[in-house]
Amino acid sequence: MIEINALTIRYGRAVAVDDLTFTVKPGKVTGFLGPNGAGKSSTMRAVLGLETPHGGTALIDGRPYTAYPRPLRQVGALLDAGAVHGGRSARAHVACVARSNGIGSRRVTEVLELAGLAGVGSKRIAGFSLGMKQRLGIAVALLGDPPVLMFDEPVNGLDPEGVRWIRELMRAQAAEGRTVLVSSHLMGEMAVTADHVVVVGRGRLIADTTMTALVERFQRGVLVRAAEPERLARALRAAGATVARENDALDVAELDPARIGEVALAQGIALRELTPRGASLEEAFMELTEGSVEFR
Ligand SMILES: Nc1ncnc2c1ncn2[C@@H]1O[C@H](COP(=O)(O)OP(=O)(O)OP(=O)(O)O)[C@@H](O)[C@H]1O
Repeated sequence: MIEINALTIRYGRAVAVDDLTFTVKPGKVTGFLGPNGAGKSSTMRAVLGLETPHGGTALIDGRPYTAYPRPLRQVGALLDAGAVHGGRSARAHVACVARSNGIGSRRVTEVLELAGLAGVGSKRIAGFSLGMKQRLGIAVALLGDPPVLMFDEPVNGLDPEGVRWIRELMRAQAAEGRTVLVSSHLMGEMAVTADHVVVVGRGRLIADTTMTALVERFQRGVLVRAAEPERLARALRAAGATVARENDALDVAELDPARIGEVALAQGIALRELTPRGASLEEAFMELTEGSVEFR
């Protein structure tokens, strides 16, 4: 479990994280969403003891990162995939991190395989694509078999196959009972990956909710096309719906698609279309974080 409590981080006079409080629970993937500069990386760095907060705490299973003698066994993180020594081979890089955490070479082979890098273990990192560096960063994160995992924008630079691979890996890790926190500024990607979302803007908490609830919150009514729109509109209103005419279609609110279908059936009116309308997830995200985008 990761517990962020009243966390505040400043750079000079700029406030990057502002009295932020949320908990990341085990057994699910939690998406950490926010526009550029919202404070996601700063928060994750604080969890890893790389930032000294000006206020509040960031704890892993009740203790700060620095209190763990073998931190890699407690939390695995991918922050900046580019920050690796290019002259080394992939295997040498992972082995070096393993040694400093008392982890044996068998596990090095295992994580290289897990990350799909077994075939390029002896190749120099300098020749790696961004996607391969992401995989390497993930291999290191998994090294200590930690109960807590954190990934900062892990899909950046990945091709669709790589994106799917990371998504499945995160879901599998969560299904094993681990705590998984993954940051992104792409709502669409989170919708298919995360069970829970924490949304931040300008360092402040905007939403802390299940993905399902977030999607429902932005549900917009149902588009209905029918053989006799006027008669159907009357029947739907009588059943409690709010109905607006939209050219040859109806925009129906406050009645779910199943009920609309039943009303139409009871009236003997053929339905031609019944489409639940959501704001697109990206629209929902823009709406949520409006006013908290840094560079507008
Ligand atoms: N080392 C630093 N020195 C000065 N300001 C910084 C530093 N690191 C971050 N900031 C500022 O703090 C704020 C939060 O940055 P942070 O990188 O945590 O946001 P983020 O949500 O991760 O953004 P992104 O999606 O762009 O990575 C931004 O305004 C950023 O410019």
